[in-house]
Amino acid sequence: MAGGGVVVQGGAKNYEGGVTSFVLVTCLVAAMGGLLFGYDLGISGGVTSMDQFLKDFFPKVYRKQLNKGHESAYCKFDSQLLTLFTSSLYLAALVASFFASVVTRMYGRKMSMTVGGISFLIGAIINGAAVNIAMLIIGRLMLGVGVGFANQVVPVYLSEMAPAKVRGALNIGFQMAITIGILIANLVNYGTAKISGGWGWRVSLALAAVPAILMTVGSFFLPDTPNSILERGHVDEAKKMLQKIRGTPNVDEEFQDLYDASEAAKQVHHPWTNILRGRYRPQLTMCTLIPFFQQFTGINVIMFYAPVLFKTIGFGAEASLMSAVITGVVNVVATLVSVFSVDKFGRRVLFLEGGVQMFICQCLVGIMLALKFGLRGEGTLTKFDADFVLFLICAYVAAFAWSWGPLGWLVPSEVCALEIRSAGQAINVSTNMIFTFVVGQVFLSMLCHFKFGLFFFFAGFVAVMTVFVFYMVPETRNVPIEEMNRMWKAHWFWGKYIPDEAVIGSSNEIQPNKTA
Ligand SMILES: OC[C@H]1O[C@](O)(CO)[C@@H](O)[C@@H]1O
Repeated sequence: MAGGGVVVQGGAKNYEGGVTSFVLVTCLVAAMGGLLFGYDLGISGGVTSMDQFLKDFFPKVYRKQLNKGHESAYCKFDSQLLTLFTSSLYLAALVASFFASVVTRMYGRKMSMTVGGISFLIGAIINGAAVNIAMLIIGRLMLGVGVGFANQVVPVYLSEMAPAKVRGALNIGFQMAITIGILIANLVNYGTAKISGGWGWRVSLALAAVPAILMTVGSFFLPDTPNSILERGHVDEAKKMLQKIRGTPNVDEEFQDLYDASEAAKQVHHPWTNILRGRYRPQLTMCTLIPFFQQFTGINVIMFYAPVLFKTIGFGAEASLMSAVITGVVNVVATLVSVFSVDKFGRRVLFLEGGVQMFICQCLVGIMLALKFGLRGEGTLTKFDADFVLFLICAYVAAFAWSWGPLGWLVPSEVCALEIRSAGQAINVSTNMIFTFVVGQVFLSMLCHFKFGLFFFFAGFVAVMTVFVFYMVPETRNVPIEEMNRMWKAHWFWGKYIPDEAVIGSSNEIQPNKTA
């Protein structure tokens, strides 16, 4: 039986209180963290395709790129140093996310946002002023620290603030902000490439300071989440915050569940060893495999290297940057589709449809490149061919953007109970970063060696992950965080890992004023 389809309906509680404007505003500010990340993801591809930037920092690549006659199209940009500029950020983010998890737990969600914003700001300044490769890389590392903090804290913040019924949509605010950040970066590159004098790349890199300031300033005004306040032992304050964000004094039932979960969490002194215990095997698996798969959709091949890729297949410099803008727009619009459908149709439908669509598009791009460039990487695309490739890439980006993009953050963050949430999120972010780094670092040389086969390589992964979702990922739509264990318990495979007493309802009732 395809047990992945288990949906827990009866278990979902309808807590009182709706989406208050207070929740919306706080979530909007918090989602700015995603802007930081997105701007960085989107900016490096355009910058590394700008002639002056290559001349200044990577003269060898620049010469190779001009040397049309001797080089296979697939290998024009193959340089480990060039990819290190892009990917070093994700290595720093990886290391930072572990520190961020401690800060998030001990000092609250707000503090992590402030730290992230400030280091991001420093990185943007160093990058904009760079005069050598060392400065470029150091700047990228600082940006990485910012991204590590932001990615650790923002999804958790959003899940904790949102009422269960709109948690999906609000959490996707994070991915939405990432895609808007990418699009802004694409537009900025398109504009700065035209600046005469060749210093446009500086503007591109320095403008990252804008989202950094937004997030830093925003974080001073944000309240902490009730869960985080409780986690640090302030019961009354936590309840007041819950009443405030739900817009009703009647929050006893929800608060009791939060309280129970928080008490249970306090018994756990080592969230890291905890998440390794058998009963958290489903969560550990989701927090590792989902981000791994998200990156092995190959999405960042497009996000990092779209301009380079389009140049490789014969687009002109301006057309390449324009094409990146087009994929950026598709990315934002398709993420919106997810916002409006994730709580209506659920996560699994999006995952599965997205997977099939990505698979088809990747295979067709691989076939097109095989036919037009063959193994030797020589050939050209007609206008029609080029338009068709661009169309396929847009359809692929759209599929990613309503499935693995947002769900890659949403599902791992919503399946973890409080006692493992920081650890689970840290694993999610770091796995995402490791593989963002890996794909970022090896793509240009993979393209050089695998040639058109690269697209089949990623298509293979997409097939595997779609099957994985079908069998192993249960539907989490409408399941309050505190009720997740009930859902795992009902799953054909994961059920055996969940002890009976882990299912809430059988928990001890600690508070004297409990009403439910
Ligand atoms: O929108 C695309 C972007 O989304 C992410 O997968 C994060 O969820 C990034 O790695 C990618 O660049």
